[in-house]
Amino acid sequence: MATINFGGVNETVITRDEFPLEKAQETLQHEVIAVIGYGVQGPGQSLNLRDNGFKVIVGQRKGGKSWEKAIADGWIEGETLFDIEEACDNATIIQYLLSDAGQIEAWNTVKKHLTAGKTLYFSHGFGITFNEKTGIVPPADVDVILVAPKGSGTSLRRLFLKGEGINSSIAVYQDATGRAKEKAIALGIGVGSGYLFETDFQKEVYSDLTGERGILMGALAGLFEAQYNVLRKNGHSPSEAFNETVEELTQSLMPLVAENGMDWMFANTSVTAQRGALDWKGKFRDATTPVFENLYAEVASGREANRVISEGSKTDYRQKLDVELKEIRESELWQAGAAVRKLRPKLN
Ligand SMILES: NC(=O)C1=CN([C@@H]2O[C@H](COP(=O)(O)OP(=O)(O)OC[C@H]3O[C@@H](n4cnc5c(N)ncnc54)[C@H](O)[C@@H]3O)[C@@H](O)[C@H]2O)C=CC1
Ligand SMILES: CC(=O)[C@](C)(O)C(=O)O
Ligand SMILES: [Mg+2]
Ligand SMILES: [Mg+2]
Repeated sequence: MATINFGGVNETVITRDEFPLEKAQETLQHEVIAVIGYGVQGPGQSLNLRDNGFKVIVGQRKGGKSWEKAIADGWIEGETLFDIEEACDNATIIQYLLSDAGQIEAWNTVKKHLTAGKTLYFSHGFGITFNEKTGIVPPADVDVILVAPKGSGTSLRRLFLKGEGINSSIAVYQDATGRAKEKAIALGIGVGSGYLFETDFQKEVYSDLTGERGILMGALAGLFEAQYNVLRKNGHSPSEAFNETVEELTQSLMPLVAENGMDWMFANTSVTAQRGALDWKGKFRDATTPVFENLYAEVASGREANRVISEGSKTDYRQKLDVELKEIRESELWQAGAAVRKLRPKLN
């Protein structure tokens, strides 16, 4: 473990230098890992584990898109691809990667196969933290751990194939064997994480729900719409409004932030931009702080979890989602975006 100074606060992280892949392979040499669920995280984690040389099988509901995708990715029915029940039976480590609502429904099936000494693995603190709502209460004689990649399963796989890696948080909820933490680290390295930082199940779920509803997805999408609409109302063309709202952010400015921080981005823009942006930063911070406070309170109260569970368990959830996503896709803002993307030189 390395102690790293994060802006004045020391934290321990685990990198591939201290815990190389060979050590992870050795730690898990007697384990059979079943990745349950082949949605977004399932493919990323299982394919990375397979390519990293672990014994891994996939458990997924038969029929349907995810099952077909697993076959297309080279998992073989009866050898490395099973229904959920059989995969759990064959496994010593169960990576529970169904949707958070799906985990509630399949829990009784999975629980039956959690015999003494097995490991139950999550990529989100949801099921355990909100167990009064989810009913997910593992037996006392199994290890319960978490490895939560801080990004989409799609990025987890893409970065792995490029030889890079996303960072993940890890946590131990229950240590029945005395080896829970080393298993969590080994799996974190095995699924292709760049480095691992420690948390607990509750902190993971509170921060994750806040982040995705906030800046990472919800707030960002809302701010895009607000600025785009104001520009359009004031007579700007769709291409101008889109370029000044989204395209320049993703193509020019955020890569600079990613590379070298916010001040570096500011340093590489005009005095005109810097002065104005630095003056307006505080206004946006102050205007949105109450919304973020409200968001965190809704998460911590469990009300966001209630909503995820009730909406996510509806049988027509996917159909309704498709309608909502189609509405976004077909809006003027994102149609303008489609046109702009086609005009990017490298895509031609
Ligand atoms: N999507 C992502 O990139 C990330 C997801 N996570 C966490 O990883 C876990 C898995 O998430 P996703 O990959 O997004 O899941 P997902 O929504 O893609 O669903 C995974 C699979 O669950 C199956 N499923 C759903 N309901 C079911 C049911 N009732 N019975 C049997 N199978 C069912 C579906 O067939 C699907 O293939 C969750 O805990 C999530 O919060 C964590 C980080 C990022
Ligand atoms: C990709 C990720 O980490 C999210 C946004 O938290 C999620 O998909 O739940
Ligand atoms: Mg997340
Ligand atoms: Mg999340």
